Amino acid sequence: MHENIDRILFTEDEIKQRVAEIGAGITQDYKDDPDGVILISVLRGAAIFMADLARQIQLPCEMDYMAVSSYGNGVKSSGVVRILKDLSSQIEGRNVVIAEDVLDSGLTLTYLLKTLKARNPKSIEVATLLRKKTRAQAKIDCAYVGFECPDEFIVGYGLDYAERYRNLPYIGVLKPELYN
Ligand SMILES: O=P(O)(O)OC[C@H]1O[C@H](OP(=O)(O)OP(=O)(O)O)[C@H](O)[C@@H]1O
Ligand SMILES: Nc1nc2[nH]cnc2c(=O)[nH]1
Ligand SMILES: [Mg+2]
Repeated sequence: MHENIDRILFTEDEIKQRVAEIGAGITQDYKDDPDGVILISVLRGAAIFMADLARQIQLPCEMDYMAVSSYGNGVKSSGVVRILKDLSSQIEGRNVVIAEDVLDSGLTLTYLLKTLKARNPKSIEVATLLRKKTRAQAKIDCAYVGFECPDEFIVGYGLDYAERYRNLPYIGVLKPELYN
């Protein structure tokens, strides 16, 4: 375990297993639709989750990326979501599945769903690896949820603190003395 990690919440094996189950669920849900799906990853955090998830989906499957950021280098949302990079594809008439790493305040997904629904996709669903148990979370319907997680700042498997720890293969909590 990395020296700055206080404890592991989800191991590499547990994540792998759960991602396979979500992929199987998506495969099942869209198997009768010849259009397949377009996975949209919310950069940067969700890139690792989407890369693993895509390989567990047995359907015609495209991948595109959108970059938004509200956390900057801190542990709190700034409250303002900014688009840093828009999609390359048109999503009108497509089955969109947004792959997110974590649903926390819900601000990012509220903004994304509103923005992407306005482009008239055939359908739009959310697959989030983690849903945090917070008191103040925007109401977001997630068709696929990997794990419920405690209301702590977590890192690993795509999730950063000041851009570090995204490459950890597990998800854990940083030692509290590292936050400033
Ligand atoms: O539900 P919310 O409170 O909006 O938080 C969730 C978002 O916060 C993180 O992104 P961040 O803004 O840190 O950008 P990053 O993915 O580049 O780290 C995370 O990857 C989610 O996209
Ligand atoms: N790294 C990280 N980013 C987040 N964005 C929203 N919540 C979190 C979190 O707990 N960890
Ligand atoms: Mg971040």
